[in-house]
Amino acid sequence: MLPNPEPVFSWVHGGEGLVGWGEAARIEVKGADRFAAAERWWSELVATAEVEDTIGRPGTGLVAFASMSFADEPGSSVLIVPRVVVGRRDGATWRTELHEGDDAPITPIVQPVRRVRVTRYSEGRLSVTDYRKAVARAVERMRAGELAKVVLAHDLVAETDSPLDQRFLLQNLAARYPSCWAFAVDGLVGATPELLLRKTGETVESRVLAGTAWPGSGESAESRLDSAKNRSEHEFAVRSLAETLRPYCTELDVPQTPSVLRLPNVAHLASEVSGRLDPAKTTGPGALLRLGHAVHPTAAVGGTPRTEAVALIAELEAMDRGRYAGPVGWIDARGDGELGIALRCAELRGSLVRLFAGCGIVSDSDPDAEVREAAAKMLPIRDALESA
Ligand SMILES: C=C(O[C@H]1C=CC=C(C(=O)O)[C@@H]1O)C(=O)O
Repeated sequence: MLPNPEPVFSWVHGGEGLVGWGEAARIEVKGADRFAAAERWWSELVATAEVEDTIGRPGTGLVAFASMSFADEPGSSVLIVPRVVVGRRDGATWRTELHEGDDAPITPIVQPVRRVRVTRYSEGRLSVTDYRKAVARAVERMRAGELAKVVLAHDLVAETDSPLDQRFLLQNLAARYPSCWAFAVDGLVGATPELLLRKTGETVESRVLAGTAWPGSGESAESRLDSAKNRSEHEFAVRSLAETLRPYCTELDVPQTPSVLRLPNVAHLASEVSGRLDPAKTTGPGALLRLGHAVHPTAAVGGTPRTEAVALIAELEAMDRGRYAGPVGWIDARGDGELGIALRCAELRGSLVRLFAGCGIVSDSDPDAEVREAAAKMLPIRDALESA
């Protein structure tokens, strides 16, 4: 019998990806060592499993879904191997089942999606007023020369009239945001536009986002994004990814100028980075976790310099981000997989939904504008919640 009849894991982009049910194995890890601990666990599990995989593509065979905390402390990260995974990629569809001993095959019980209604919204651990103050303080600290960029976030709590069925959120997010990755891992659900890393054999790709425009003024998204502030926010993010990924690559292609990614709620400056990995440094089932550890957090969610920015986030936000802004996605036994950055998402606990959004702050940021930008970034989850 499945512990949960619902598809509890998801990583879907434009109708392709992976969906999983049930839990065959899980590990929770904490602290600065969390990526290495997850990598050890996954490598041992892969070494002891007997796998029959007649397709042999990324995502076939043994797969784990991963959701890592943003910060070293506090926060818990999780890796879960579902009992059933259904995948679709490049026109091929497959199903993977896990059995322990003489387990009977699993038949997922598909139940209708339960609709919910939001009964109220309330402030999270960092209210909008305090978020505005935190942004103003960060601007002062940057003008004093302490650091160049920091990404500050705040939260919002929604209550629903009955426990939330995560498929309710997922189906809405996947339908409205097909160019994002609709994910669900252990109660963290969202549709992120940002791909931290995709590893396919020796190829690595990343979509770096930073710099945002949202509807409001009459100007085009392109002209609003073409400001010194947005360009510098973006450059810090791209540089942080490139500098930490390059030591693992034999080639790395970083575009000179960003493109514009348009979403229904916002538009972003986007850089599609790609490279070839050095096989000597990226072998084994845990390779993607190793790369994730190296590049996280980029300055799209942390800041520049990284250590100072992470410390300032802890000081000024004074809330636990949990797994928001951490790497989220899946890995397979070959070490391939995809990790996004958990953005435009919410943490679900029964009838409580905790939404998050953050903005890159540089020395010329305007606190009022950042408050509006964070509100625009919460719209995907709010719209999905209110779509009953
Ligand atoms: C931190 C978030 O977005 C990041 C990704 C894209 C654009 C961003 C920005 O322009 O501030 C942020 O760096 C979030 O959505 O919570």
